[in-house]
Order: sequence, then structure tokens, then C-alpha cells
Amino acid sequence: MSTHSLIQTLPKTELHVHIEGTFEPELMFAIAQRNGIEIPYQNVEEVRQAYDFHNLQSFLNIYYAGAKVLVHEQDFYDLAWAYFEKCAQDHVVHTEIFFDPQTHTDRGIAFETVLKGLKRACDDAQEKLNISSHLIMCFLRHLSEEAALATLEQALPFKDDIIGVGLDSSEVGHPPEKFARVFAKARAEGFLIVAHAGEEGPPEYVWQALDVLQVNRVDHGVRSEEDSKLMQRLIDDKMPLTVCPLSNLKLCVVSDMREHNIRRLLAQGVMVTVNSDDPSYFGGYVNDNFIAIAEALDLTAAEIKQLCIHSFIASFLPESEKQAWIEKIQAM
Ligand SMILES: Nc1ncnc2[nH]cnc12
Ligand SMILES: [Zn+2]
Repeated sequence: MSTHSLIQTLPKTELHVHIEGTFEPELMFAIAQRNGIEIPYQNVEEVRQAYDFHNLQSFLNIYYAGAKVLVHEQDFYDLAWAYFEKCAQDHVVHTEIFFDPQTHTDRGIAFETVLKGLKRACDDAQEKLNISSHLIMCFLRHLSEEAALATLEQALPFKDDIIGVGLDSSEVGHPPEKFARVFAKARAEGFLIVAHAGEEGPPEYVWQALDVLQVNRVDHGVRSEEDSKLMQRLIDDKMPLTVCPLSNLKLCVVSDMREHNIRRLLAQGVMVTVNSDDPSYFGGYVNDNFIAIAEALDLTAAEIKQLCIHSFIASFLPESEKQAWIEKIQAM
């Protein structure tokens, strides 16, 4: 079987995708038009030309601007449904989706509007596409602890529909420990915990995600390799890293895909997984990410399968479901 066919055929989960980062320009134009909102581009080509980033912040500025056209529950539904259709094409059978409530509530959109639209798409994906999903609410780390606490309060009535909380946005200068109390409260409320750390930020931020926030997974974490003690901790704890190769390339975390460390991390026994982060902005969904690393790093079929197995182990699926999928992959 060719590498492309293997990647296409293998069942997989996606564990690091921002729903606002799946916003394709065509849908952005359609929603902007129906909501009567101006966007600073003439056409879809002009939007894509603007997607030329030199670091995380240069991307975030454009990403937050794009999200401004999302107003109604149906807008959030349409956004998520379009992503689920991509999942179906890529044989993603389960996905754990990030959303950024503060990006919307700060513009006067009700928390409930965002959540209801996303949840309805999740329910339809289960029913019509047989794709299961969880929602993970992320706090914007460039905003205050107080704002994150207020967002956590807003989420409590919807606790049954949100499996976990995460931390995203501008990393450098906003260490995990800034949100120690927010995450302690979230844990006490029963939320699972993830956090972006070690994308642009130093290994110290990954230590804080582990020891202060007590994460169940680290998002990105690729800079952990700079600290051998941290590497040993990640290996000993079987701590998953949700790695996003095309994102790392587009945001200049790596300058060439051939220099990406995911294969080395895998070989050293780190629980790495492959994910798309913001696929509309970074040039590809999860299978495109697999293809990019398989080609640049010359991955073997066994390594590609192991990465898919990791995606189930690292997911928040029930153990019995994980095991069934893993056995299926092993038999392929
Ligand atoms: N890669 C990323 N890092 C931090 N925050 C984000 N929000 C969306 N994508 C992100
Ligand atoms: Zn991310």
C-alpha cells in the first residue's frame, strides 16, 4: 500500500484543532455577507494571500479578525459542520475540538450561542457521519486571570457538554502559572486539562503546564526537546504531546519540515500525536499533516500506524473504545 493510501485508510483521532482555525475563506465570505459584516478582503484569493505568517502573533491577529463574522448559532453550526465533513474525508473517527469563547463573548455574543451551535453540529456528526467528538474550551492567555475565571463561571451551566479546558493564544510572556487558580478551580469542577506550552515558549512553560496546571495532555510541546530532564518526565508519564507539523512550519517554529523533531520524539518514546491546529490557515487538515511529515522525514508504515495508535491512547475516549480501535489498526 502506498504511504498516501495508508494514511487515508487508517482510522485516527484529532486532538488539537481550533474550530475558529477551520474557517475556510469561502465560508467566511458567505457568513460575512449574510450577516452584513465587512471584511477587509475583495475575494477568497486575497484572503489566502494574507496568510503569510512569520510567528504566532502574526497569525493570531488575522485569526481573531476572521472570527468576527461569527454571530448567530447557525454560524457556529456551519463552521463546525464544515470541519466534520473534512474529518469524514480524512477518516478521523473521533475529534476533540477547541473553541475560544472569549473571542466571541468579548464582542457581545452569548456563551450559549457559541456552545449550542457547536454542540448541535457535534450531535449531527455522531448521527449522520458516525464521528464522535468532545468540546474543549480554551482561555485566551493574553487576557487576565480574572477574565478566565469569569469565562469558567459562564461555562458551569454547560459542564456536561464541555469535557475539558485549555490555554491558548500568545504564549511568550503569558506562562501557565498566570492561570494556576483558574485551572485549580476547573479541575475541582471535574474538567480535564490541556494547555498549549512549548510551541514558541521555553521548556519552563511545559514544566509549569505539568506541575502547576496538572495537564492531561500538552498541546505542541515541541520545545521540550531542549531539556533532557523534561524529556525523561514526558516519557515516564506517557504524557501526550499534540504536535501540529504544518502549523510549526507556517509559524516558523521550524524552518524546514525535514528539521521537524516529531520522528525523533517518537523514537525516544514520547507519546506524540499528529494534528492540524488551524487547518484553514496552515494549508491542510490532519491527513495533509501526516503526508507532510511522512514525505519530509521518510516515515515507515509502522511509524505512521504508531502515530495513529497514539491518537487513540491520548484521546479522552473510554478505554474500551480506545482498545477496539487500536486492535483494528494493529490488524491492518
Ligand atoms: N497554534 C496556536 N497557538 C496558540 N494559540 C492558538 N490559537 C489558535 N491556534 C493557536
Ligand atoms: Zn493550537
